[in-house]
Amino acid sequence: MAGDWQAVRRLWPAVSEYRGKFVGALVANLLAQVGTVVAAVSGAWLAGQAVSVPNFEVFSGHALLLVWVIGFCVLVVAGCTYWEMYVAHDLAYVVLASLRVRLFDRLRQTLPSRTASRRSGDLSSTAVQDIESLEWIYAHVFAQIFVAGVIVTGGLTGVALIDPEVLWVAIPAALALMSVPWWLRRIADRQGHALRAGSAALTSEIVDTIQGLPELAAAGALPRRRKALFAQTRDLNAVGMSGVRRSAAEGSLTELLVSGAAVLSLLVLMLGVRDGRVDAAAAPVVLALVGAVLAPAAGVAVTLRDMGVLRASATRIFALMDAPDSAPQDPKPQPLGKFAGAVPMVEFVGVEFGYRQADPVLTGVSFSVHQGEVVALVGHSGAGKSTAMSLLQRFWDPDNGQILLNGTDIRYLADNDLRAAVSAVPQDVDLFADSLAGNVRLGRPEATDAQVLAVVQTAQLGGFVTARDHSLEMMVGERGVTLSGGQRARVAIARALLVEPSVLILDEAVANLDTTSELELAQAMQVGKSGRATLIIAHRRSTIARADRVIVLGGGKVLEQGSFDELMHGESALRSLLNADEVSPS
Ligand SMILES: Nc1ncnc2c1ncn2[C@@H]1O[C@H](COP(=O)(O)OP(=O)(O)OP(=O)(O)O)[C@@H](O)[C@H]1O
Repeated sequence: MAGDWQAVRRLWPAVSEYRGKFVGALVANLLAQVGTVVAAVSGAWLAGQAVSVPNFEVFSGHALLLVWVIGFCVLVVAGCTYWEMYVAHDLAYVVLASLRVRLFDRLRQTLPSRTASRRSGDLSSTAVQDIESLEWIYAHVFAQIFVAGVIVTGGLTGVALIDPEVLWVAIPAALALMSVPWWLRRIADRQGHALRAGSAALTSEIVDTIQGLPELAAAGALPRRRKALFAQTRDLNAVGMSGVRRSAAEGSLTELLVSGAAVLSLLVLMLGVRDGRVDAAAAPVVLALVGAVLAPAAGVAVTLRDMGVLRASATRIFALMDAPDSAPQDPKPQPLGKFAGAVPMVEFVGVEFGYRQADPVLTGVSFSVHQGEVVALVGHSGAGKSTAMSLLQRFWDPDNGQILLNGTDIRYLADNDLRAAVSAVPQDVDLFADSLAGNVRLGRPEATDAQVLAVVQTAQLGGFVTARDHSLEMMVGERGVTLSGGQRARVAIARALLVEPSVLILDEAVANLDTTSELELAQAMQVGKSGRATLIIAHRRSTIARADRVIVLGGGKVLEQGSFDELMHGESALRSLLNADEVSPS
């Protein structure tokens, strides 16, 4: 749990980037607190004089001046309270925004993780709720602890000047108050972790349920899911209630300490007045100063009451920030030279890779693809075809071996150069709740409507887009729900073509198309084919047969490669694959 405090300490540098705002919040908070203390002490002095000086005149001389001071302080407190709220929240929101951007940058560099250890609901919970909850730390905790330190020290000095005996009560009370959250911190941390983890797990389940509603409804599994969600919510409530019990105990302990210290201070003061140690007129001032010490000390206890949850949030955020890069960037990337026919566009050299070290998927894959070639990558389900293509996009690096693009190891290329050169249509197409054109423009936002329309036509979506009630600006709905599976695949193909990639990967992109549409698409994609290398992960005989070359993966290696006709001649792995059910014999 020491790491929890470390995580909170690591939040501090984000504030120092906005020093001006932090100092503004600090000054406003300090002025509001000092104004309160000065008004209270002045009022107490006037009260002391009124009860102890015969014929005391409040509207003349020094007394009148103090009345004006109190009035001024009231205005300062009101103005500074507004100012402090405004600046502190302004600071908190800019810091949260920059933290969110940093987290997003880290996610981009660490995902997709090899083992996909955190669910997307859990990740969005960190990106939204965990970061949001830190608002309290940035807007209140840092400044309040600093100001409380100043006010408590000042108040104790004032008490020491009038009646040092009261310090025997005030100092232990202030220390005890500020340390209340420390006493129960282990319990608070345990509860904070359980609450944040439970809430993230519930978010994941809810996201899963909403995304899978049609499947759950069709399988009649909704009542079971509802019951499970209800049980999970009840468990989370129980964790929340244990936090409330601890928080309530801290609250009543704080009240007990404040009231006890006030009563004891009064007792010490009364004894002081009786013994002639303290002037009766100064007694209310001492009481006001004790109040000035106890109030901010109790404020710290209240502010830190939910630190268990905040520490858990900070720890969850830094766990993501500290995750190692899945494919670290070379600080001095090499330029990707112009593609020349002699050098293979893509070359796998003895590539080995496993999601877990003990369970290798690729055990030495070597092949090359030249400019203008269309290569079909085939193999039984789970042979590692998609994995090989993920490595080519550098989602991860091979454990051994190299992947070369135009003769350069992709590890030494700048991320942007690789993204511009290699474009993929994945197995599961992800469309965003945007227009059709917006989805197509994903990798090249500056593309003109004419360029978008051209690739949409190549992807065989032209007729659909120009039909009545349709246009490039039509919204496709969340995850493209308003489109058919085939249309979604074509949008993804258009998206990939728009960036004019040198290497195009189609991961079962045609699986959702009927044979005629697939043929039309293949013919349309002849345009520009000579300038690029195309890798198609294919299960369908017609797609495989159309490729210039077929590479068969199996047992983590390349089993065989050659033209379709060559491989179909005699006994071959391709032949047995095509005869098996895994490859559609259409
Ligand atoms: N993110 C992952 N984490 C752990 N294991 C994975 C992950 N992705 C794939 N695998 C495993 O790696 C192996 C290869 O998977 P891959 O998706 O590359 O196969 P494939 O040949 O493309 O299969 P298919 O034709 O069914 O799509 C499989 O055993 C799979 O379970």
